[in-house]
Amino acid sequence: MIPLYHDFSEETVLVFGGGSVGARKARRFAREAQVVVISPAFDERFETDEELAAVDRIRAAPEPAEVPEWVDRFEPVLVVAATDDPDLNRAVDEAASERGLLINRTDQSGGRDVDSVVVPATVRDGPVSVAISTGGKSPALSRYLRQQIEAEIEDAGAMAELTGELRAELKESDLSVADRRAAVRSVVRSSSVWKALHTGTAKATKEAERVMAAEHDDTDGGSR
Ligand SMILES: C[C@@]1(CC(=O)O)c2cc3[nH]c(cc4nc(cc5[nH]c(cc(n2)[C@H]1CCC(=O)O)[C@@](C)(CC(=O)O)[C@@H]5CCC(=O)O)C(CC(=O)O)=C4CCC(=O)O)c(CCC(=O)O)c3CC(=O)O
Ligand SMILES: NC(=O)C1=CN([C@@H]2O[C@H](COP(=O)(O)OP(=O)(O)OC[C@H]3O[C@@H](n4cnc5c(N)ncnc54)[C@H](O)[C@@H]3O)[C@@H](O)[C@H]2O)C=CC1
Repeated sequence: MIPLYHDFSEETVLVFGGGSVGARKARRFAREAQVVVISPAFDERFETDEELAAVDRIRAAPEPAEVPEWVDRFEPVLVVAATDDPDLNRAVDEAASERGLLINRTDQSGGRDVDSVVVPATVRDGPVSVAISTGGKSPALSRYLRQQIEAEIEDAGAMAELTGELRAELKESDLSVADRRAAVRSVVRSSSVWKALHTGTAKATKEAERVMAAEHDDTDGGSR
């Protein structure tokens, strides 16, 4: 399985099953997509979790044969099969495959068809995200590693914002591609910039400028 990042904004994600797993997947996609959950009963999280407030809930218990018409009604790009009924989950999988839609089977592991996707454990800090999968072998390990990595990428979001701005400025400058690359690399590797980010962006920008100038002096007329 190959990890890819997918933009779901303004798309619809259709979830079958409103239990604890359906709630978790709905919450994940609701950050970006329009999410619709079809289920005869809903986990209490749909009432209490703010991130689930915008999710549409439809109280229904479709039979497997009725799944295609529900899918056609909402025109989703991704369908999640999260019920506790294997026959229903299989029907959801089939309906999605027939239509060339992405399918997330929550009751199965491992690589399958190209349309079949797994939801990774994700760590986020601003525009930075780290996704972890064990190829379906051990979701509990994905969760554990996510908790470990959360502490590791502290301030990475601010570093991405800072170096994103610097890249844009450097592109406007008359520096060579090699010099621009060396400048940005020197900033992301600088422990003093990371330290300054922890206390505030203005200080970090100044420190980044100092580090880049020092790097440029080092390489000016040099071998790179
Ligand atoms: C294949 C996959 C398909 C998919 O759902 O996309 C899948 C499948 C299954 N999960 C099962 C069980 C558990 N899942 C979790 C937790 C998470 N599961 C997630 C993803 C995935 N789960 C995909 C693979 C990801 C990978 O490659 O690693 C995470 C990472 C993302 C998310 O769901 O948001 C989220 C952690 C999020 C976080 O904390 O950050 C826990 C842990 C817990 O609850 O504490 C348990 C119990 C412990 C255990 O079994 O490990 C079962 C057996 C059900 C049963 O026994 O009935 C199946 C079905 C099967 O294995 O056949
Ligand atoms: N991928 C993952 O991370 C995990 C997957 N699982 C698997 O996910 C499935 C669901 O687990 P839970 O959410 O814990 O179960 P649950 O019992 O809490 O939820 C199942 C939901 O499906 C609904 N449902 C039943 N028939 C339906 C139908 N015909 N149409 C629509 N909805 C229907 C039920 O009302 C209930 O809300 C199980 O098959 C389990 O094996 C379990 C744990 C983690």
